[in-house]
Amino acid sequence: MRGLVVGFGEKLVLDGLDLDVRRGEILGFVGGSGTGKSVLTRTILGLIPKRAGKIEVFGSDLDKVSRIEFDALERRIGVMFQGGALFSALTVKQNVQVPMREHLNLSRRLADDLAMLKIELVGLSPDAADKFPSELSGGMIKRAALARSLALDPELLFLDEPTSGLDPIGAAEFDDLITTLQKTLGLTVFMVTHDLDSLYSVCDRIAALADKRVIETGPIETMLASEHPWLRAYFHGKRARQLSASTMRKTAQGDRP
Ligand SMILES: Nc1ncnc2c1ncn2[C@@H]1O[C@H](COP(=O)(O)OP(=O)(O)OP(=O)(O)O)[C@@H](O)[C@H]1O
Repeated sequence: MRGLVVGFGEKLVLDGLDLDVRRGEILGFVGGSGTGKSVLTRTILGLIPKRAGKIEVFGSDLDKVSRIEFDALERRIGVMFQGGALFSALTVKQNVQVPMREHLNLSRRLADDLAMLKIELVGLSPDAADKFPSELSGGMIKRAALARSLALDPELLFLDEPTSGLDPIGAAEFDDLITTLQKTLGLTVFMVTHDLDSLYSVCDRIAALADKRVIETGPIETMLASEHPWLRAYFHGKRARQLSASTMRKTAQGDRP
């Protein structure tokens, strides 16, 4: 993204935003509430129009692709929206099959087999397949939403606050799942998160949004060393102190945080 400008009415949410997401990395995207993290994700996905700037996905300028080319790019991208956004009237299996129905012309049997593979991939038991979202725990909903985002074997995965609402153990398990999937499937992951644990344990790099643009990018050490007031408050505030101290110890001992 280069020089991205997005706004609603008189109000600009993003103004001159530059950001690179590198192939094969997990990029954590942080910023205060209401700063425009979801707006950026939705703009990249073509759901919100931009006023200026350029977005390239897989080397294609989104302003220059035809509708058919855009659809082909879209098939290479998986999205897990905040809260899962599962269809409540559909079972887990049917939810996972929604993108398949939209983009592929599969026999029912093949669609069933593929959906079951995705369901197992995210650590859900096969009997979750015929359950409705209302019958699932928060952690299971997240996994079902992740299974749906993987339905078309994407190369690039957008995760919007994947661990929000999970208890610390559930969140750590979900972090491990994302890391494992990223490695085994060779995914590039763009992850909006407020979760400091995820930033420390999962992300290769972090990008921080403030003042309508990306103010800092780099590994966790860059964030910890930044003098920007929001980053100082975020990474050195009360909640961050314990984590930060333990990471410093691990880094000093040569372990990856
Ligand atoms: N469709 C819309 N119409 C008008 N304003 C919008 C629209 N969508 C988002 N906004 C505004 O854009 C700003 C950024 O919203 P966004 O949801 O991207 O924040 P966020 O960084 O994802 O916040 P959070 O961390 O709380 O989820 C907010 O002020 C929001 O009110």
